[in-house]
Amino acid sequence: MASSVAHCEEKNTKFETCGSSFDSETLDLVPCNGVYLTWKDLWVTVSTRKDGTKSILEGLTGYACPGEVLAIMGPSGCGKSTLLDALAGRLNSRTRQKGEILINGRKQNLAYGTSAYVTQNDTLIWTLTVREAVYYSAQLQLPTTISQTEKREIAERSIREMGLHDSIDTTIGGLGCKGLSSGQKRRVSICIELLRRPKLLFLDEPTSGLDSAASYFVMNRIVKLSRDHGMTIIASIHQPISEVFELLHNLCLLSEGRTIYFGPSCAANRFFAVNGFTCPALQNPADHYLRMINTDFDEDIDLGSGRKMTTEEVINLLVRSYRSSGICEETERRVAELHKLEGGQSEKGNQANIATQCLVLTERSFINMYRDQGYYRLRLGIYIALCLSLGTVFYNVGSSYNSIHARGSLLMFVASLLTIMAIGGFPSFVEDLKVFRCERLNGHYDAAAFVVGNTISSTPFLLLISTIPGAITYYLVGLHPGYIQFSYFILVLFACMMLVESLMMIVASIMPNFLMGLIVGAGIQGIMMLSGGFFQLPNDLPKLFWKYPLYYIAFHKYAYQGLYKNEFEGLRFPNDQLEGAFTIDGETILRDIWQVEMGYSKWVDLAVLFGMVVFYRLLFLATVKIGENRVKR
Ligand SMILES: Nc1ncnc2c1ncn2[C@@H]1O[C@H](COP(=O)(O)OP(=O)(O)OP(=O)(O)O)[C@@H](O)[C@H]1O
Repeated sequence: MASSVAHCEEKNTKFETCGSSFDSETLDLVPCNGVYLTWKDLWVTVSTRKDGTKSILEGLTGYACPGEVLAIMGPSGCGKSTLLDALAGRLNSRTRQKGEILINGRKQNLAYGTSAYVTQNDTLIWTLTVREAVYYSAQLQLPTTISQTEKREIAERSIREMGLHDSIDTTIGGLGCKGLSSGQKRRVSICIELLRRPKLLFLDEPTSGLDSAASYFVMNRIVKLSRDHGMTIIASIHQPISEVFELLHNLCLLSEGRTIYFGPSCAANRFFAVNGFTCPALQNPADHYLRMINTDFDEDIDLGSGRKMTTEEVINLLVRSYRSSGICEETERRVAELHKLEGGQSEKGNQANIATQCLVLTERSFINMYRDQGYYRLRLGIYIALCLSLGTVFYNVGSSYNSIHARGSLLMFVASLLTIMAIGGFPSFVEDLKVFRCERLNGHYDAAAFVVGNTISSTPFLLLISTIPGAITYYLVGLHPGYIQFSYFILVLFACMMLVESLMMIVASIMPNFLMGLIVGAGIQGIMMLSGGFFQLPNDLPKLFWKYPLYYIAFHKYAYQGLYKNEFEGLRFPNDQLEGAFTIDGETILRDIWQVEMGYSKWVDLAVLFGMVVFYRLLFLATVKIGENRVKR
């Protein structure tokens, strides 16, 4: 504690000295590419059905400087995460923001890559080991000019610095598979964001889940990095131990969205003491402040000598006292000074080029898809079982007149009901998209690289799922003999699976709640299936909506018609059910029974299906980009 006091006194003197010489000296000392973040009279409100409009943040003013760590503290629900989100430009659409947030004295969007945000919930690819997760991230974030060996070394050094060397080859874990502890996951998330040394770093509860020693080492490392690299760090912290508290430069103490204190962390003790709330000896100052301003429990504050105050009274007193204090004046003076900075536009740092991003993301996504049983492996097993069932139900269908209907039903089942099962991979898509969103917001790579990586990495799995189960059904049933017919059948099945996956990716990007996504995805496909021309023949479909435009938009039409042409063209079926038996040729069946459009070949249907795959993937990219623009400041 003695050292703590000495440290505090030293910092206090520094604060006062800095304060007076701020205008002339500090600006000269500014690392030319550092980020000064200021906010003035910042209000955030949210509209709720129950309470109408509610203020979450009430007129906050403050600043964060390069080389320093600003800690946002306060009881649970006081608005720490909301302040971080507002400063990072990530408030959700239900909230409204008022006030001025400036970067280097300018109102500007943070270029992707200049800032990073470690959110409260760790979003990591759970199938990777710590080494893989950090190394892939290093490959994506660090420029191509750095060699692979150096990137590997940087990744491993960062892992050691975060105290994760013992778990370096442990799988991160999640989705029911045990792996790292929550504190270790926290450190992996921080480690990944520190790789590129962002100029501005937001950390939401960086020490949650960590024991006291780990909290100290992690925060110490963060403080050292901010000093060495001129990084501006803003961290919300719940309950720092005293050693961690001593590391912090500035403190923003909030209660119910109001500022209780903003200034050097070591001067907070004096502020509380002056107001009659002296921190008892041997007590962690952070614990003391939080106990004074926690309104969640109905307990009065004991001021000694039998005097008591309600927490609400303490908060009101501290808020008033801060507003009229010299520290508040100093904060406002600094904010005003920093407003005059007129620094440059934030610039995007160097990172891997788009080709490297595509390659790395393809490899990472391939490994994830291979290891995540729910993605494709389970589906392959189920498809084999289903195709065996189909093969036995329609076994050796033959070429009787009755086989016409059996073949038609089987092809419809393959093109629609078999492919709809791709929605089983939806939870994995949602997890992938969560990681993508988080990494993308932190500027790790381009959205197009993610779409390319995801498409290429899924292709071999989908080809395997189409070929093996498809072959089982094809040969057990005895469909149209010939390699071209068989290959066409597999290609249509593959295209349909790609389409369903793309559709589900679009749904996942709009609707991240996976239960709602599953229902919506299945619903859309059910409707498209109905209009495909099997359940109701094309000429019998109601013209409005079902025929125009849905029949032409739904991929089922092209899949059914392509498969029917592939199956029936060139075959003849004896009609042994009518007197004076005759044979009926495939073309007649297509035209008269299935009402297939015969003006173009089956290859056109296949080309349309692959064209749709490209269109759906581009649509997915567009929805992702639109979603991104909504959160930019
Ligand atoms: N979109 C929203 N709609 C309704 N209320 C909201 C919304 N966002 C935040 N709030 C409310 O605003 C208050 C502050 O929330 P915030 O998450 O910023 O608190 P916090 O200090 O970070 O809490 P914790 O330490 O528990 O994470 C809470 O009461 C929360 O319920």
